[in-house]
Amino acid sequence: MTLPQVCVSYILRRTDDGRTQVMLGRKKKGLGLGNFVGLGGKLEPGETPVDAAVREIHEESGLSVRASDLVPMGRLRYWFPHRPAWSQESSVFVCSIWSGTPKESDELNPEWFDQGALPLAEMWDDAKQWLPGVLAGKPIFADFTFGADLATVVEHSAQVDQPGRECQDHTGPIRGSRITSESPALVVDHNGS
Ligand SMILES: CNc1ncnc2c1ncn2[C@@H]1O[C@H](COP(=O)(O)OP(=O)(O)OP(=O)(O)O)[C@@H](O)[C@H]1O
Repeated sequence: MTLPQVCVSYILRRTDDGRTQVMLGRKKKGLGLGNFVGLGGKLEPGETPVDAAVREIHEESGLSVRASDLVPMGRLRYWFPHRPAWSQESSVFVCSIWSGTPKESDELNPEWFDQGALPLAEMWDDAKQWLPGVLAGKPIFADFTFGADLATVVEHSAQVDQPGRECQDHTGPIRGSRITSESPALVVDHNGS
């Protein structure tokens, strides 16, 4: 079954005192209203996940990123047997090289959170199982099934940690990007604030 394709990106910065922070925002509309989420959304026709991530980052936060600076960190599939239209497949990226000044959008108001103080209780239920790992540089390929309340994960696949696994979309490899155990997720080098 081909699921609707979405992307999510986690923008990183390093504070002057050496803490790593991630940009999240409370979703103002649509699926996951009120949850803190990364920047992302649906792929438009003909877009690759990377193309969509560049566009969504700009639309939702005002920041500019280069496709080549997005680090692919894996693929998540969300299954909603009680609301099949919500099931989707999400390509996950982190990005520590970006430019611009974050600004509020229709979708969310960007905020910075310390990597060690994520608002996991106010995020989608699955995030606690993979987001800290992804921000620490650990790729994720996993499936999460939500229950009748449409909010609680009732089943998930064992986390598959496969360094070197090619990250593919339905039309082919993402610009040849390859996840390695040395994915530079935390190489923070940006010129924004
Ligand atoms: C179910 N558990 C979940 N856990 C973590 N993150 C989740 C998620 N479910 C959706 N997401 C994220 O939400 C965005 C799509 O949301 P979705 O409402 O489909 O799209 P959105 O309305 O933003 O799309 P447009 O910007 O209009 O294209 C996209 O980043 C996606 O990764």
